[in-house]
Amino acid sequence: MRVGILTGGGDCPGLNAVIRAAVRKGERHYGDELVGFLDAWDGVRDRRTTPLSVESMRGMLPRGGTVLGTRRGSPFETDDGVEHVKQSMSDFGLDGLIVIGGNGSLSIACRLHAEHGIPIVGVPKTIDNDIEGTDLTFGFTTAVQIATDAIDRLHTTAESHDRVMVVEVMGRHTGWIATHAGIAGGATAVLIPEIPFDISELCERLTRRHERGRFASIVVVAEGAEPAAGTLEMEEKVYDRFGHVVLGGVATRIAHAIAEQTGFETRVVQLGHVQRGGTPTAFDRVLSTRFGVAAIDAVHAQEWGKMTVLRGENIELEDLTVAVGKTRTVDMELFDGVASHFFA
Ligand SMILES: Nc1ncnc2c1ncn2[C@@H]1O[C@H](COP(=O)(O)OP(=O)(O)OP(=O)(O)O)[C@@H](O)[C@H]1O
Ligand SMILES: O=P(O)(O)OC[C@H]1O[C@](O)(CO)[C@@H](O)[C@@H]1O
Ligand SMILES: [Mg+2]
Repeated sequence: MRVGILTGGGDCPGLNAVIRAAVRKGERHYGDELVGFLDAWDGVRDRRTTPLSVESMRGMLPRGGTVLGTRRGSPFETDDGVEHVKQSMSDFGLDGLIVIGGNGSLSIACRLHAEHGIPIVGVPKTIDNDIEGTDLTFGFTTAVQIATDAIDRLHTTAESHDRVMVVEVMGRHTGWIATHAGIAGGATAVLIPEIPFDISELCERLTRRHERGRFASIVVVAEGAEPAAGTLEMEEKVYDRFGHVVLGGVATRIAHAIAEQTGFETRVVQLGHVQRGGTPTAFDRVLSTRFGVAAIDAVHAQEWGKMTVLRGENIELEDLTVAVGKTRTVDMELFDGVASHFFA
């Protein structure tokens, strides 16, 4: 078969490992030819491709980012976008397309298949771990490890200066990274988008802890965390051209409020895209490799409109519809039942 692959949405450690695995099994086992579209749907529209082979993917297993490049945006944004996808697939003689992406990219894939009959298999990716249908997404454990390493380092400087450190981690809609890194790094408090926070209540907790003789605190905050209505004034939201809120900065607002309300010296660390860069953890490399193999198998089984998922120990296929328009929020058993026992 001739199979196209693209990566869409924000990049994520493990994307190259998925591509490598699909190419490896495709070429060596099935005798496929694989074609990579550059820069997601932009490359599909503009017919920008690169041939993918076992040879060209050599060394890509541990490499972060995506060799194909990635963009946001959708073929549904223009009247002729879907026609371009169909024509492009026909021009390159493709029998199927593997779309590796987040919730948005998988939603596009779902519509292209359901409404236009385009033969597509999806592979979920995101460091945020918020895609419905899969127990985990690759890239997540890498981001958690990076955030945990940062928190570990912040403990010693915070203790030396008796400071409160407010660490902002990624997590646009959900607090998976914040919760896991908070548990692993021994955070004093974790603020997540799923639970609007009350700054005064947080300050009281920090004050009680410091009165007990612990003079350093680490507050981990997911970038998408929001104050409970009427508790803390925030700056007006700004949106990018894809309709996403431009995040980054909630930690600064929180740190100012903590300093003001408690008098404790407070510092801010915004980890940002460091969490998305560099080499994937061994776990993410394995998950990516399993997803890549499962994706090319799904193409050969003509399981169109499906995506690869991890369920328990197993890799399975799930309808793309499961991921559309949904967000997998933090497991409250984990947050309330485990993480919160270690908060101040
Ligand atoms: N529910 C939806 N249905 C159809 N298209 C969507 C939907 N949500 C988003 N999109 C489109 O998908 C594009 C890609 O989505 P987005 O930028 O969120 O990346 P993603 O694949 O979800 O990765 P990330 O994890 O970085 O968010 C968006 O620019 C938007 O045009
Ligand atoms: O690459 P950009 O546009 O800065 O995207 C940042 C967003 O992408 C993610 O890394 C993945 O969805 C979010 O955690 C973050 O808010
Ligand atoms: Mg998205």
